[in-house]
Amino acid sequence: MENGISGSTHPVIDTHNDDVDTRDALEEIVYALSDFKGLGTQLTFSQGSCLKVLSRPNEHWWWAEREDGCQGYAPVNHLTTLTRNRQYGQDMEYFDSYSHLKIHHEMLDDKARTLAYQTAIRQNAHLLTDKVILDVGCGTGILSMMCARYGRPKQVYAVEASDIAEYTKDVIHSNKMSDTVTVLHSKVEEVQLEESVDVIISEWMGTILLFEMMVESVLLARDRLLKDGGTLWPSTASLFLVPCSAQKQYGSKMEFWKDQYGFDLSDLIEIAKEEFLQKPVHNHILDPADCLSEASRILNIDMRSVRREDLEQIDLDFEFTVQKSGTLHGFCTWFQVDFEGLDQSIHTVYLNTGPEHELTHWKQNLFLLDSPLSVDKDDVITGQFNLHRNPEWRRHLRVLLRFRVMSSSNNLKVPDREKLFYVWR
Ligand SMILES: N=C(N)NC/C=C/[C@H]1O[C@@H](n2cnc3c(N)ncnc32)[C@H](O)[C@@H]1O
Repeated sequence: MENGISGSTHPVIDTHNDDVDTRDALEEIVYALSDFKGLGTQLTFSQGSCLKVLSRPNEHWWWAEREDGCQGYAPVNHLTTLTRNRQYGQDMEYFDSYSHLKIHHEMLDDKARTLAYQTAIRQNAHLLTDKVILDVGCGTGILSMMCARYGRPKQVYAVEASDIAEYTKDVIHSNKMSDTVTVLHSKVEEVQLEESVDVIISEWMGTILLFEMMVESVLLARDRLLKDGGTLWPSTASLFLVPCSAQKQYGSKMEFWKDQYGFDLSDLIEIAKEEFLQKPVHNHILDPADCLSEASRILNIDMRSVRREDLEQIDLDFEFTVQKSGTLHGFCTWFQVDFEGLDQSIHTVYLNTGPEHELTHWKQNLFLLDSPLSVDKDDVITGQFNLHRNPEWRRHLRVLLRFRVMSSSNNLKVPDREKLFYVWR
């Protein structure tokens, strides 16, 4: 664990080969997502600067030129082709979705979610005295009000970019908390506070943990507003993966076409795969009996030290030993977030959205294969689960799933399978 993220492999610089694919010769203008200090043949550049990509020797390092003519290797996970105003347009659409009550109703109605935050706040309440707290994306203000009710903080800044913030101001006033809780109707990226904060609390987790990439806003707030040694709640976030059967889901989308009212519609199965299987089922409720192996924690993010650029491309390895013969229809994911105590004497609070825990509004996510396959007890499934942020649609990501199946006597049963999923673009 070098930089707050474990499970990923670090890019190695490839030699700059001149016989690059002519396709790569197309020069492209990209923008730096964050500063990069280059060593040797690497190019140093600052956030927001414009680079011209001259060639793409490999998927991790491109040969680029700065506006002053300097050339060198630039790490791809620091680059985006997205211009600032196109990102602005996507944000407006995103925040508009949160200006309606439906999503807030769903989140408040999720008892496991909201009570995990309440438990973390109450267990640490005595240590919140005189603290300055920042609630990133406060929505209806529930977490900020919990901090103010159970602790005795000096100040809570409740930051909310969507128009719901105007109503949240009334909610804070009606609950007689205006002297402690200040609602700021703003993106956290643009908020100016007269003091740095002791605690950042935020409920930022999306589908597959990272969809919406709201975590990036929390990390920006951390870097800009959190005191040294300050606390982030949640303090860590993990992603879990398990191979599973999903006969009902697969049958309802694929076998469905084989016989409809006595007619054979199986010619439609190919386009059904495109339409129904290219994206994960985001509201799947995984039956533990459908798990073909123990689940594996494939990603662990330490919110204190992870860097934003580490979240551009996260390549994760996995290995599962099949515990019972059955049909492998796909893989399921869920996440866990931990709330570490403000001192060692206080137990960590966990919120796990997996099949062995209380159901949450996130449910689990099912990545269905185009063609299921049979696996036997003691087979070994090895592969990669690669999360790549969409360079254009910055809140979306793609999942590249690769795996192979070896028998217990170590011969190849299923050669490399590979499938790309969209979440959601
Ligand atoms: N857990 C998930 N997926 N979302 C729940 C929470 C999302 C809330 O956080 C707000 N939010 C998201 N990003 C920002 C930001 N950069 N600045 C201020 N407010 C923000 C949204 O408008 C929602 O009200």
